[in-house]
Amino acid sequence: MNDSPIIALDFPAPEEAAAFLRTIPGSLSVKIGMELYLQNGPSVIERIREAGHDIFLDLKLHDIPNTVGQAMKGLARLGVGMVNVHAAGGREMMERALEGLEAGTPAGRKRPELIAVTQLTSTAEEQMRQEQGISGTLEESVLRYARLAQESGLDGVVCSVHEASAIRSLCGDSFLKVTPGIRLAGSGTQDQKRIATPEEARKAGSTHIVVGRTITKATDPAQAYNEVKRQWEESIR
Ligand SMILES: O=C(O)c1cc(=O)[nH]c(=O)n1[C@@H]1O[C@H](COP(=O)(O)O)[C@@H](O)[C@H]1O
Repeated sequence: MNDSPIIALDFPAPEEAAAFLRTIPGSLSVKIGMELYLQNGPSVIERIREAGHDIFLDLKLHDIPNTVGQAMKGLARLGVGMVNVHAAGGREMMERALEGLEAGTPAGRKRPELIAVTQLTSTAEEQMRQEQGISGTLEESVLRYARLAQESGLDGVVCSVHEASAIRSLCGDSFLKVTPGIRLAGSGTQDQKRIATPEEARKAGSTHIVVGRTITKATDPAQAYNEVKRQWEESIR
C-alpha cells in the first residue's frame, strides 16, 4: 500500500462508511476491520474497492497454523492491499499465513502485504505484565515479536509509534511499521494507551499511520484528514 494515512473505517454499516468517504475527495487508503467486515461480509470490500480506495483488511487472525493458512487463501482473493495476523500465534502460524496468501493470490495480481500485530496500542506495560504474564519491558516484547515476524517472512508489523524507531534499528527501513494510536494534539485518548501525533510517527520511522476516530468523529472530517496528512507528509524522518 502507498504511504498515505490509512483511515480506519470503524462503522457498523457500509452506507455509513460510504457516506463518510464522500466527505473526503480522492482515492484514499482505508482500513476495514472487524466492526465493518464481520457485520457485512466481503461485499463491503468490493463496494469500497470499486470506489477506488486501497484497503488494509484488519481481521487480526490468530488460530492454529492450518486454519490461518487456509483462511488466508480466501482473503487473498478479495483484492485488498494488506492483511494481518497476531504475532502471538507464533512462527509456524505466520509462515503458513504467508503460504496461504501466496497460494490464494490470483495470477497476475500482487500478493497482499502481510503484517503481524505485536502488542496492541491499547495495552500498557503494567497491564501486559499482569494479564499476559510477560516479564521485561513492553518494548522488549514488541521487538521479540517483530524479529519473529521478520524471520517468518512477513512484510512488517503493527506497533505503536513508541517502538517504531527501535524496530527500524532491529529490522531495517523497509520492514513495515504500521502505527495506529495516532492523535492530533489535544484530541482524546479513548481506549488507546500508546498514542502519538502524525509528526512523531514520521520522526520515529513509522512507514504507515492508521487513524480512526480523530478523523471519523471530527466535526469536519476532511479538515482533520488534511491536517493529519499535512503533518505526516511535511515532517522529516
Ligand atoms: O491492527 C490494527 O489496525 C490496530 C492494532 C493496534 O495495536 N491498535 C489499533 O488501534 N488498531 C486499529 O487501529 C484503529 C485505531 O482507531 P482509533 O483509535 O479510532 O484511531 C482501530 O481500527 C483499531 O482496530
